[in-house]
Parts: sequence; C-alpha cells; structure tokens
Amino acid sequence: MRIDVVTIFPGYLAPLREALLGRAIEAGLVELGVHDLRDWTHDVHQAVDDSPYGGGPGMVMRPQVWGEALDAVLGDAPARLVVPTPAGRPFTQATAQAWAGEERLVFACGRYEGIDQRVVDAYAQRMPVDEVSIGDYVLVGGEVAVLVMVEAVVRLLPGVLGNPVSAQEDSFSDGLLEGPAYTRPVSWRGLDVPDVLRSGNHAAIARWRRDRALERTAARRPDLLDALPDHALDRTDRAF
Ligand SMILES: NCc1ccc(-c2ccccc2)nc1
Repeated sequence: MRIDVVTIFPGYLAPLREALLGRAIEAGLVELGVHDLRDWTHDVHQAVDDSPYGGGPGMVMRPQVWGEALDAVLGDAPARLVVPTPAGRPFTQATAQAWAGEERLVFACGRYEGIDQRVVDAYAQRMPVDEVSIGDYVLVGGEVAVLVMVEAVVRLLPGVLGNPVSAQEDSFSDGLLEGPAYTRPVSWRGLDVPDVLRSGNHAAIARWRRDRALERTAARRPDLLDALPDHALDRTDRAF
C-alpha cells in the first residue's frame, strides 16, 4: 500500500515513521509520502487560504492550490482520496478494514474552516473520495485524524503486526469492547489477578472474558450491543 499525505504541517506526520509503523515502512510493507501543500503556491506569501464566500468566521483553503497539489501527488495512479473533517461520515474499524485492501490512499489535511468543497466535488468525479470523522469534536486540522486513521489501517496490513490474530480479536472485531487484561505479578498493590485466568480451564477463561467484554460494552457502549446481530449473542450472553 502507498499512502500520501498533503498538509501545511508536514512535521505533524513525523510520528508515522516511528515504532511499528516506521518498521513497516522500512520493511516495504507500506510506502509513505508526506507533502507540503505550500510547495504548490506561487505567491510570495504562499497563501493557501482566503475569506469564505457568504461571510462567516475564519478562512477557507483555496481550491487552486489543492488542485495543483493533488494532481501532482495523484499522478495517473488510481487512489482513494480521504478528507478528515468533523462533518464526515464516521471512521470505524470497518472503514479501516475496507481501506486496508486499497492499493493507495491519499489524505488531504484541511486547516482553518476546511477546504473549498469543489476540491472534493472535482476529485469525486474520477475517484472514490471519503469525507470522514474520527469523532464528534473539532480539531485545529486534519493531521491528527490522519495519524489515527493511518495507524488503524496499517496495523491490519499483512506482516505489520507480529501477532496477526490480535487484529481479529481486538475491540470491535466481534462487535464488543475488549475486556480487562492482566500480567505478572499475580498480586500488585493488594489487587489480585482473577483466579479463573490462572485456572488453566480454557472454556471457563473464554466464558469469563466474554462476560467481562459484554459487561463493559453494556456499561460503556450500549449502542454497540444494540447494533449486534441476533445470532451474535447466545443465551448466556443475554444476561447482560
Ligand atoms: N473528526 C475529527 C476532526 C477531523 C478534522 C478536523 C478539522 C478541523 C479543522 C480543519 C480541518 C479539519 N476536525 C476534527
């Protein structure tokens, strides 16, 4: 997979070259290009924004600059264009799974009040364009959202996670939140590891873990429980 990010703050994307993701890039499992939008300005002030038509607060990012940048970065290769925005469709684990199958993702990071809508409209004429939100809060720009989405996608690529099973078993893959996890020591500050986890009884352990996941999901994310298909819960599960 190739990932390109266009932004006025390239330094914000430096964490993508650290740790697990950095190793995936070095191993050639994913290619990453980060591009400074201002490289496609032609004025001495390198202006990337202008006042909004119709008035209102803040500034809007200019379509011409974005058009030149995206044309240059996209070239002729097909790609999915992703624009992080608070006004977007929710980015979920299902989105990450779907995008993990893409050959190429290009992220356009907005700042100010966002990017002139015609940029999305123009590119949507020739490629899939997703305006996505990572949550109901407003950031100062799209870069942090890109860090989140790139990590969620790249960790699903073959060879990236040391233990690929965990990509299937982590939260949301079975529709429930992950339950509590424990490691040594067995007692820490007067708090003990639940006995069942040390019992060696794998059926009991699996049941206990599912019960904790159901309990946590019911308490913290009842919306996820409501969204579960009927067959996903057995009779014992329905106690929650
Ligand atoms: N859903 C999180 C999110 C994503 C992007 C932005 C944003 C803010 C300002 C300009 C451009 C994008 N805010 C929140």
